[in-house]
Amino acid sequence: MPHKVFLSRLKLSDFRNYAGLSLQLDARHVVLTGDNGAGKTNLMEAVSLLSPGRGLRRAAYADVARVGAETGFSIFAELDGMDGPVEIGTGTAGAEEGQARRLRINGTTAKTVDELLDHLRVLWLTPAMDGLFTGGSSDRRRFLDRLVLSLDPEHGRRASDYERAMRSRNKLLSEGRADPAWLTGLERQMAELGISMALARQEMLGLLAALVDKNDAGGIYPAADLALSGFLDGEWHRPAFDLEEQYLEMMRNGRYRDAAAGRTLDGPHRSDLLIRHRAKNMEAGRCSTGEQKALLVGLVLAHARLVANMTGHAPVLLLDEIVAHLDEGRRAALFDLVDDLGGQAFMTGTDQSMFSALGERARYLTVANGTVSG
Ligand SMILES: Nc1ncnc2c1ncn2[C@@H]1O[C@H](COP(=O)(O)OP(=O)(O)OP(=O)(O)O)[C@@H](O)[C@H]1O
Repeated sequence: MPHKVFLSRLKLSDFRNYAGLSLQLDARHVVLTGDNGAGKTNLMEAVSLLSPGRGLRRAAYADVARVGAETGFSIFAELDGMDGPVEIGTGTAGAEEGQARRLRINGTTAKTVDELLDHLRVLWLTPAMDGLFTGGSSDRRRFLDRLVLSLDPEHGRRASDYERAMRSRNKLLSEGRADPAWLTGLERQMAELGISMALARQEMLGLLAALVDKNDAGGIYPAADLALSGFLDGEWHRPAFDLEEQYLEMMRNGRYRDAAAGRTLDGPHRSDLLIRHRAKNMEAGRCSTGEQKALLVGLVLAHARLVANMTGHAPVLLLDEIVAHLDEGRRAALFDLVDDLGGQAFMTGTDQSMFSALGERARYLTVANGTVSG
């Protein structure tokens, strides 16, 4: 079983509806119950901000600073991390918009967010992620990129370099007087980066799909067929050189059309992820709400398992309001699968009785109006 990474203490200051909180946790799972608006999701959001990105609500830092606070917010956690005991923290100096995020690891300033990944990986599942099935392709690409990023931090650099090259190409085309050599140079960069982004997505998706199938073996969470569509559809077997030539030709042929559209219409930034419920042979978007929740839980648990297998450390899981949507059998199965992962999980709900099958494996905390007791 992988070494257990867990938060032993969480300290918040002027974060959302918490003026100040110092919470002693322990090695076990943490169940947070309380009324609507009490601050359960806020607490999970704080934990999610201890990883790269904008956390589980993708909020601006100015919004997470407590209303009325004079200064910025801070989040600190003591943890038994992937590399041993450590204190990590984040926050902003001021509460106004445009504040840069600060990162501290053992009292010193961290240079990049990726350093957080040496200590802790956090994965979450929130009601907003229903958009994976019902929303647009950007929700699915975000899911896919978070999957790749959680195991390959280089993916973020590739994606931002690709974006930069694409924006320059769009600008040149819109100005209508592009130097062809310059344009070809940018397209070559896009081809190289775009193909490696697409290959990384394809590889991680394959690994995830194998684990989704394993979840299904217990008959608890449905098997799903996962496939990338759009960009380089069905061309994966071709040698890299051929793919690059094909990409360059696609860009050349698309110049006129892209200039008229004002943007690049082909590429990995337009890929989509197809998710099908295998037993029903049905697109996930057409499944019932309960079936979609079960599919989503299956995907996230498989992602957590993949992180545990590849890093040797289970991620900290944040499961927000998930339990209420599952029937009793699936709830119990979820608790067992989460426990088997060997990591720490935070779970929320309005009613503690929903968690009875967890028994002694969890610590139960009550959240009310920005305070936590229990
Ligand atoms: N920046 C902020 N400053 C102060 N309070 C805030 C801030 N942002 C959100 N809140 C408050 O936090 C509360 C919401 O907390 P949270 O989303 O954690 O609730 P919850 O316990 O998860 O509830 P639910 O069960 O409804 O999802 C609301 O009362 C909201 O007004």
